[in-house]
Amino acid sequence: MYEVKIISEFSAAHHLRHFRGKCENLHGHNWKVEVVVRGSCLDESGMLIDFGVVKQITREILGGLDHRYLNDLPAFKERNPSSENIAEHLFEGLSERINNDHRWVYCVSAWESKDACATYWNDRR
Ligand SMILES: Nc1nc2c(c(=O)[nH]1)N=C([C@H](O)[C@H](O)COP(=O)(O)OP(=O)(O)OP(=O)(O)O)CN2
Ligand SMILES: [Zn+2]
Repeated sequence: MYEVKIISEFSAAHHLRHFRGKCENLHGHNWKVEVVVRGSCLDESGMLIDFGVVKQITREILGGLDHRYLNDLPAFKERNPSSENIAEHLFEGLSERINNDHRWVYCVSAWESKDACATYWNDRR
């Protein structure tokens, strides 16, 4: 098996509903996002997938979150913009564009600060 990982970033504002504490108030984070792709076959250039392709797709999806108020976005109208839900949202968008018969998005982690991170994956594959 092979694994490719890229790291990207975005900045946004949010508040957490149904949460007692400082995070129920409007505030912002500089999220760091890790995307892990796995697979068992390499292409003719010896790559599972070009880092640049994963970075570009990730940047395009993060463009929809960057410098936005996350609670206003359709993706977070019904579910809180927690790091868990952000990771799941990114996982779904990335999987649509990256997965094929030979490779798949294995997990996505959203680091809200240097010491707090949430990861989403599923075992459906
Ligand atoms: N499991 C999760 N817990 C929390 C989330 C989350 O997305 N998933 N989010 C928050 C808030 O967004 C909050 O802004 C960050 O909380 P926290 O790390 O506790 O606060 P600080 O960055 O100020 O860290 P300190 O260690 O307290 O200084 C909360 N929890
Ligand atoms: Zn927060």
